[in-house]
Parts: sequence; C-alpha cells; structure tokens
Amino acid sequence: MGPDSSQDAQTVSELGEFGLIHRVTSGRAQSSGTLLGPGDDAAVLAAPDGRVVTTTDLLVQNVHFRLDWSTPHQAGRKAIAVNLSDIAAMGAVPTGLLVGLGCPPDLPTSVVDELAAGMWEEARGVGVDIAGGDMVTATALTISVTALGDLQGRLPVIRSGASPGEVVAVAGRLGWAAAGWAVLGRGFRSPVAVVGAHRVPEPPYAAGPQAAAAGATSMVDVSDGLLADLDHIAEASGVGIDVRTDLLEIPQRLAEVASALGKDARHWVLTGGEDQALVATFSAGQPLPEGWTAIGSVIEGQGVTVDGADYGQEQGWQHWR
Ligand SMILES: Nc1ncnc2c1ncn2[C@@H]1O[C@H](COP(=O)(O)OP(=O)(O)O)[C@@H](O)[C@H]1O
Ligand SMILES: Cc1ncc(C[n+]2csc(CCOP(=O)(O)OP(=O)(O)O)c2C)c(N)n1
Ligand SMILES: [Mg+2]
Ligand SMILES: [Mg+2]
Ligand SMILES: [Mg+2]
Repeated sequence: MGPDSSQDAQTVSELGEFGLIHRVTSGRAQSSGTLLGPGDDAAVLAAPDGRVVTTTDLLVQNVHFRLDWSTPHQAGRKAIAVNLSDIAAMGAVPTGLLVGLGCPPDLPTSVVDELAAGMWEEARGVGVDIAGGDMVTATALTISVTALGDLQGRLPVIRSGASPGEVVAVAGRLGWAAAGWAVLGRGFRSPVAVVGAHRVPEPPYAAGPQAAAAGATSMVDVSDGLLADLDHIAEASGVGIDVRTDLLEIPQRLAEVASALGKDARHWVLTGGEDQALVATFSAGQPLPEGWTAIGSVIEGQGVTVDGADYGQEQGWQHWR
C-alpha cells in the first residue's frame, strides 16, 4: 500500500513529531547490546571488543525504492539490509542501528507504521535493535540508517589488502535485483523471484565474519555492481582483478527473464547491484569457507577485466548519471 491509496488516513503532520516517534519506538528495543535507548539524547550500545565498526547508507524515495513497486514494509527491510551488509563486509557482526526518517507532511502514519515494522523485522533477524534515530519533515520520503558493529577480536577486512595471486570469491546472489528492477521498469510485476530480489535483498550476513575468520585479505559488498565494487578493491590494493565468466554461474531463471526482455543476464550478473553479495579475496590454495565460490583472481596491474579484456564503460550504478 502506498501513500496515494489511503487519502483519508491520519498523516504524519496530524500525529506530530513526538507522537510519531512514540509510535515507532515504544516497547521495541530489547537486544542485550542496547544498554540505553531510545528516548534520551543519545543511545548507549555495548562495544564488546572495544572498537566500533560504523557505516551509514541513505535511501531516497524514487531513487532507491518506489512505493508503487515496493510496500513500505519491503522498503524498510531493504534500508536495514543494505546497512547490515556493509557491517558484514568488514567481517563484523551488527550491534545496533540508528534510523533517520524524512517524511513529507501528508504521508499517512500507516506508511510509517509499515516501514518501521519492516525495519524491525530485518533488525530482529540479526538480533539487534533500532536504538535511536530522528524524525523530520522532508520533500521526499528519505531513510537514513546508521549501523554499528563489532569485530569479535578480529582485524577488519579492508579494501586494500588484496595481493596478486589470490583468489576472488563471492557469497550471495548476483544479478537478481537488477533483473527485478528491469522487470518493474517494463511495467511487469513478475516473476516474483526477481522482483522480490529488487524489493528486499537477502545479504549473506554470516559469510562476512566467516570470511574474516578464514583470513580473507580484502572484502566489499556488491551494492553498485560486481565490477564497480571489485574496482574499489583493485584501486585500494594497487592490483588488477580478472573475473572469469566460466566460473560465474548464470542462473537459469535470470537467463529466462533476460531473454523475455531482450536483455543480457550476464550483464546483470557482472554489473547489477543491490543483491548485496559479498566479494572477497583469499590466498590461493586455501579451501574457501562454506558458501563462497571462486570467480576470478587478483593479478598484477590495475582495474578490473572480464576474461582478460576490458568490459567497457558501464560497470555498475552511479548516482547523477
Ligand atoms: N558524505 C560523506 N562524508 C564522509 N564520508 C563519506 C561520505 N559519503 C561517503 N563516504 C565514505 O566513502 C566511502 C565509500 O562510500 P560508498 O560508496 O557509499 O560505500 P558503500 O558502497 O560501501 O556503501 C565510505 O567509506 C563512506 O563512509
Ligand atoms: C526506483 C529505483 N530506481 C533505481 C534503482 C537502482 N539503484 C538505485 S541505488 C542503486 C545502487 C546502490 O545504491 P547506493 O546508494 O549507491 O548504495 P551504496 O553503494 O552506497 O551502498 C541502484 C542499483 C532502484 N533501486 N530503485
Ligand atoms: Mg554507501
Ligand atoms: Mg553500502
Ligand atoms: Mg559497501
């Protein structure tokens, strides 16, 4: 249900700032990682190993989600998931979340209710609370999420740690959300397998800490596109990365959707973002952790190639283009 479908419902401006905050926060926080919050000037979270991993990603209506393509519940889950994914990409486990909501005055409170329910569902799935946040008026529905995490005594897995000779491996899905976005963009609502992937990603949260424990040398989550995000590792590490398409599985379902739309499934897999897969590098010869699949190698040089050749310009999502 979108804001347009409930014209006579109570709006956020009628309920007001503190009524709205009370409505989305009351009785919810319960994780042992939340020592205080929400309700005071700031929350207090536990920091088990003394270091805090923190990240923020902002979602804007009609840029990251559309309320005629996704329910508020799905948009809420996605907003939390993309942030938890960045925590996992450091090899960390989440400890808490903060949520800023920019709401147009005529937004029905039911939309905020559903959004909050989706956010809490995704947060509870990994055992953390939304420990605080902010509510403001805005011209477009805006969701700003900050996630905090803990390294459990390990070193963070950073973008600059890859060396030539290492194996590049992936955990999670590639190309599904891009396929769903293409389907929705053509005015279709199915197949639900791909449309659902656009609406709510399923990041392999546990694979991040598992890769870290297995000695991954670098890692990133795929938000913009596999090639675009691998390029961050290549640049930060001062190496080249070659992706091998004979190692990259093209799921049958994606191939079918692509052929129905006259699109290329391989292109979705290589450049589609928003499935929040994890890609990491591991030393050659070591067994990969469970759930990880080799897709290429780290080489001397710079940039990302596909089967040894440049892929061209479009390697993933870019804002303002
Ligand atoms: N406005 C900003 N101020 C400071 N740092 C920023 C800002 N925007 C992005 N960054 C930093 O730039 C890096 C790359 O950002 P981004 O591409 O959004 O990462 P990701 O794709 O992992 O979410 C991150 O370390 C992020 O914290
Ligand atoms: C309505 C709509 N249009 C386009 C997209 C596609 N899209 C929007 S943002 C994005 C990339 C990821 O977003 P970003 O804010 O760059 O996340 P980050 O890399 O910072 O994690 C993609 C593929 C979408 N999800 N929804
Ligand atoms: Mg970001
Ligand atoms: Mg991100
Ligand atoms: Mg990231």
